Amino acid sequence: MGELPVIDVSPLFDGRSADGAARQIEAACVDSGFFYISGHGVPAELIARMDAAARRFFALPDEVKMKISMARGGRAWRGFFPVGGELTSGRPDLKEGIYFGAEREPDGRPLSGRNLFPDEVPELGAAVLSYLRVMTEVAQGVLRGVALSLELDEDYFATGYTADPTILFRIFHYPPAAADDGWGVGEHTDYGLLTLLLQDDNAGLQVHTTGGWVDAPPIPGTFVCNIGDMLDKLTGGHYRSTPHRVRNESGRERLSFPFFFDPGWDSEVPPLPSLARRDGGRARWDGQDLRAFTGPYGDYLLGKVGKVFPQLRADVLD
Ligand SMILES: O=C(O)CCC(=O)C(=O)O
Ligand SMILES: [Fe+2]
Repeated sequence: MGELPVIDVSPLFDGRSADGAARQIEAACVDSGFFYISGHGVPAELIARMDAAARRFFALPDEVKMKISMARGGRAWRGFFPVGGELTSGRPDLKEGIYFGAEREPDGRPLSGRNLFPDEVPELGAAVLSYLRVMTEVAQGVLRGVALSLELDEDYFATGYTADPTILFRIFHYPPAAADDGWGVGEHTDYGLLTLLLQDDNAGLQVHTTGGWVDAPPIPGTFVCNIGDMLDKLTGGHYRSTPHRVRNESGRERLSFPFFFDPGWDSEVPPLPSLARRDGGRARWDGQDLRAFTGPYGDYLLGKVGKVFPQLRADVLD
């Protein structure tokens, strides 16, 4: 009770029968929408390299970090924000961080463009770009499992919603916090399809399952995987996009690395007709009715991001 499952996803990558993994993914997605993945094949060396570079960056003085501030990223929404700069649930979060995304020429749409990498830590940019490539493969593999779990063709996502995915990647640095200090990340659900979260050795993530709040501490060699609002919407609520939050009470600094793998910017994500009758009609935690949103994913994402960065929204979008 209260434990999130660990699912070995290696059959989704090595051609063995993936039925068992798909069934475990289904059970986890119906239950809490959260599980750990092992057998993902991400090199430990790459993780160590990115972790070390990120630590070097966050140890720099604020005025140096602000050289790549999000204000400089403009419409691409890239770069550094200081502690208190993001308001996940309406209040300033107790964390600082860097926003990255797919490295591409700006195409005129919000959130597209080039990353801002710090000159002072040149190895960070190289590690992040490698990590984005590797995690794209991991995410497509997990989505093969999700597709199989829904009795869809295993390439359902790769040839559709994630043929040209929206990719966001963040590195967060949480200073140590006391119990009455407020949240590192306020309660929220993720917006897209899939989040793959790498955590350092420090706990802090909590997930609101039907049994109440449970901890999702780091397990060596795994990622925490959770589904976002678009998978909830696609499945008519059969799969759950579940609220979670972070408070770093470890007494140490905590780093986390969430990778968000989302539908293409222009994709609309209507519910699958095959699941229409399975909707339990459950109300969402925040009262939002996902079915009421019928526009493209990009509009949904901008509505969410604009709320957590009100100033940036005012500068960039309005
Ligand atoms: O830092 C974490 O452990 C989780 C962060 C998170 O939930 C998010 O960025 O959406
Ligand atoms: Fe999240």
